[in-house]
Amino acid sequence: MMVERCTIIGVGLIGGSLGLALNERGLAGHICGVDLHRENLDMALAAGAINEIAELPEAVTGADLVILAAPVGATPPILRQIKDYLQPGAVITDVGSTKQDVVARAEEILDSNCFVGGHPMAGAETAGFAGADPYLFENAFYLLTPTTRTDPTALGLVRGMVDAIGGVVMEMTPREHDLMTAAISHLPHFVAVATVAAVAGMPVGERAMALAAGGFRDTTRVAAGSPRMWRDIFLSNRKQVLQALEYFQNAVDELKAAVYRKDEEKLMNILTGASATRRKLPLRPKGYLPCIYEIVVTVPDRPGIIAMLAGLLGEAGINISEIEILRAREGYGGTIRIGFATVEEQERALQVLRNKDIKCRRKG
Ligand SMILES: NC(=O)c1ccc[n+]([C@@H]2O[C@H](COP(=O)([O-])OP(=O)(O)OC[C@H]3O[C@@H](n4cnc5c(N)ncnc54)[C@H](O)[C@@H]3O)[C@@H](O)[C@H]2O)c1
Ligand SMILES: O=C(O)C(=O)C[C@]1(C(=O)O)C=C[C@@H](O)C=C1
Repeated sequence: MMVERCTIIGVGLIGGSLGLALNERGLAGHICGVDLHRENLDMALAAGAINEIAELPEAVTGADLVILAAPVGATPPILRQIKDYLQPGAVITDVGSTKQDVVARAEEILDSNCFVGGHPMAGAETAGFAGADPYLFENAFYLLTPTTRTDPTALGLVRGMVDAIGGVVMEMTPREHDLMTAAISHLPHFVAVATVAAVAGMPVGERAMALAAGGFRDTTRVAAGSPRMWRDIFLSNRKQVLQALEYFQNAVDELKAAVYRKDEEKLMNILTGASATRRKLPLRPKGYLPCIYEIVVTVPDRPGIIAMLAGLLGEAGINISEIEILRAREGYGGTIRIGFATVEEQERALQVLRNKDIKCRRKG
């Protein structure tokens, strides 16, 4: 066990997933959950993510570890509420998507060195406990942003927690964090929201959206995320988001000019550059996590097909690391991508499926 008592404030997607991950591995003796929404707390209690429903500020009394998992704008008021109820030596961490503002306010409000800024680089567009998943953090980067003030023992405890739930710790300053997440998370969210708004505002928008294939869906998935969470992120990381948007604006202007001028060469250069960069994006962060060896299987689209594939591979002792339905067309075939941790499993999977006359090929 890592801690006797833990309090999670905000038992939504991330707080709930942490509760499940900690309890499933027996890392906390007792977890208290706090939330504004009773249904989240009831679901979390029923699922075993928390052991008790409690209220602020008493919920933090006696806690060794307090995890703040509400939207970033709610963090300073919560810290002010709990400050005088924390026991000496208690470690406070958060999971917020922005760090400079949050860490500075936390150190100021708590006036201590026990706060460790954290941010798991894993999530989803679903808000609330309903989407919580104990394995959400497995193999995901978990960013920690200690400052010169941070107590090494507090940092060690949070590092240990991340490690124990399968995350990959990466330390950086709050400033580096905000610059990088503005680029890799906040800008994409901004663009997704703007794309949805632009299409919805077109006269053909509604009818066009009914036709959406992968293009619109893939580029806008995150726009379905929690408005409250994203409002707080944009305002908390305002300066870096606006900076990232300058780069975006330049890229849009350049691409637009090439289309406007019918500049074939320029267009090809921009498209070729983006295509090559996007293709280089590792499926898995290299050096930390196993590569995925994939196959693509084409099968009739009918009930039970995935169970059949999983059964054949399972019987042969082959472990599926990832599975994704790429295309499913009623009455036609479906295309399924299956990932394995080793090249041997990939090869054996191809053999097993081909022996059953199932169409499959190596991917990449
Ligand atoms: N969703 C993601 O992909 C993701 C990923 C990494 C980090 N984060 C960060 O994690 C935090 C939580 O996000 P989430 O996705 O779990 O959102 P969520 O909406 O699923 O959960 C947040 C929970 O906090 C509760 N809450 C709000 N104000 C509160 C308060 N004052 N006291 C107690 N509870 C309160 C809400 O009722 C809600 O249940 C945010 O700071 C977000 O930036 C989100
Ligand atoms: O929706 C997802 O898949 C996410 O991982 C969400 C995502 C992201 O932009 O990558 C969104 C905000 C968080 O702070 C971290 C992760």
